[in-house]
Amino acid sequence: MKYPPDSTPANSAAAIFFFFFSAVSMACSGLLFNSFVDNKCFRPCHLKPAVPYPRSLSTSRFYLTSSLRISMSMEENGAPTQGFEVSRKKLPHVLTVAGSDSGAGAGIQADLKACAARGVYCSTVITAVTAQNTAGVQGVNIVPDEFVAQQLRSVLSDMEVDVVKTGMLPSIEIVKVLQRSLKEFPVRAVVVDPVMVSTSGDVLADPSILSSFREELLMMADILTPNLKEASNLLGGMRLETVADMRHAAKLLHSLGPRSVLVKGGDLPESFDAVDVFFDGEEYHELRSPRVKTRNTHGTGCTLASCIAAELAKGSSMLSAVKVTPLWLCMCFYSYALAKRYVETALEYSKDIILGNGAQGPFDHFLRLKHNSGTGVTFSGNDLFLYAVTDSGMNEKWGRPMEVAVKEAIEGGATIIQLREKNAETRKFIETAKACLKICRPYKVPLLINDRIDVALASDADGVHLGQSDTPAQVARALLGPEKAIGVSCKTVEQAHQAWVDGADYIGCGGVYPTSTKANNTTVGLDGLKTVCLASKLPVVAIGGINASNAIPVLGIGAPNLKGVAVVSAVFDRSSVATETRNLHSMLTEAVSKAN
Ligand SMILES: Nc1ncnc2c1ncn2[C@@H]1O[C@H](COP(=O)(O)OP(=O)(O)OP(=O)(O)O)[C@@H](O)[C@H]1O
Ligand SMILES: Cc1ncc(CO)c(N)n1
Ligand SMILES: [Mg+2]
Repeated sequence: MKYPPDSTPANSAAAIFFFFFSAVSMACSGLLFNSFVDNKCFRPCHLKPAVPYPRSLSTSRFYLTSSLRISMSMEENGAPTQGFEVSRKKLPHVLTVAGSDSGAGAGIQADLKACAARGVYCSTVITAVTAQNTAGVQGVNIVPDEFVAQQLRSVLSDMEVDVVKTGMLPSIEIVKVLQRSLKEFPVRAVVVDPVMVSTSGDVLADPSILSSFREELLMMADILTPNLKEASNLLGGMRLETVADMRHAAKLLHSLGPRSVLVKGGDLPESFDAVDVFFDGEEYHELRSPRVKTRNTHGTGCTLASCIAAELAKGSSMLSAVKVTPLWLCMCFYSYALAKRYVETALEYSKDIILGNGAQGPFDHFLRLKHNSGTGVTFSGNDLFLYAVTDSGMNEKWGRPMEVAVKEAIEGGATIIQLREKNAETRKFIETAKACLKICRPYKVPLLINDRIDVALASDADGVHLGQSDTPAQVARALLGPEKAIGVSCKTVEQAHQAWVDGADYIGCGGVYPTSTKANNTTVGLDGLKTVCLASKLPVVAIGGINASNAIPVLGIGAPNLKGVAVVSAVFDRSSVATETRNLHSMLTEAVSKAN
């Protein structure tokens, strides 16, 4: 086994590129998909910035702004989108040429979901329509080859495809049509999944197609991804029962023309692990993952191939530059490694889903969108009411562990906690965050991490708070996904607007009063706070030098989206955190009820 492969600088560069890109794109995954679903929510969000923000609206707004941002920067026909100043950025694009699965676990439907889940645009040329469910394939209707040709022309002549992925190609004519189309409209990479037999054992391409696959299809492939039965069929019925057999098959298949071969071992009998063999013409790589015990494996092959295509599409700007071995093959391998990890995670996440009565069910491609909804606390603007920002220096001074300080603050009435650790070592910071989360969760009080997205991700905290010189909120959103809360410190109307555009959930505005907690922090005063609040479409928390003696005028500025005050020393630089927080909480509550 050789994973990861030798770490040459080129390999490492490709690895870093792919892992970073896929982290960002995973998080973007639902944007396009969900923006259509949630469309109706957008208008109210824009028009009523001052009402409390139900999470569903703020999430929808995130989808809208993000997908608009993406589509505003899409290049189509070279024409800018109506009336907008756009930066010209191309969306990675996979075209799948495959069959439809009415049960939507495999085929075109799996390809669309896999690409969306990986943050890549997917267009579709349909070669056949199957009547299919969890029990098997009940019928196949092949699309006439001229019409497949027409679909190919429509997409390839217009939409700048990066990578073509093929699935079910049920006739020799369709293979020929594809070959001609790719000659006329070359793409950067071709992923060939030589679909012939479904895992249920149903035939999806007549055996008479084999010669056409061997002679025409295989040489188009940058990566060929047969399962065991398909590899065996392509090699004249060769027995494939062990990993050694798979290695042998990969080598023989490589000699038929594809630039790399991945023999998938999902159906390998008696294997504890799910093991695949990748061969690049010189070296073998075996990737093993624990075999997930589930009936829901329908469509793993289509999904894997689409994910590989999606990862290659993301790196497409590099492709023409690196289409020489070994870096090119390295990109294929890393794309596959990411794809395998995704399939494994999706299978694990979906293992208990029950859909259909047959032997093989579909799995859920959008696990990431739901992943955190069970455990985390969902942020709402009202959580900003009494926002406690920790300070380990003050804890040290009073001899208090962080967990104790946080618990006392919550018991006193703090409605949200921000862990602010400017000097902690990363590992210690993560440990502290995890310990504090254990305290916050039972109270359903969100815990945010100051500055550090990595710490928020590692600890599964409820979000981050970012300053103007930290990671941009737009990047943080892409990395953290739609469920986590993001706050941004803003002093100006422009910054507040940008935070909204970038997909933040709230802004922190200040310093309202001079403060000793933050060096060189300019004071915006109550007037500055009011200006920013009135311009902000997001809920606002006021911060900076606020304590029991000056908090009431802050809430009284007359901005309905000012949701609360943030405090540091007013509660943590005191002998009893609980008592100070409780006093502040009752003062604020009283002031608000008087104002209403
Ligand atoms: N139970 C499982 N647990 C983990 N990984 C699996 C499992 N089953 C398949 N895989 C992985 O999924 C990928 C697809 O392999 P598989 O051999 O199932 O393809 P396939 O037969 O073409 O799929 P399908 O026909 O269902 O679309 C491979 O990387 C394989 O290792
Ligand atoms: C349409 C279609 N393509 C591919 C497969 C392979 O899983 C399937 N079952 N159905
Ligand atoms: Mg299979």
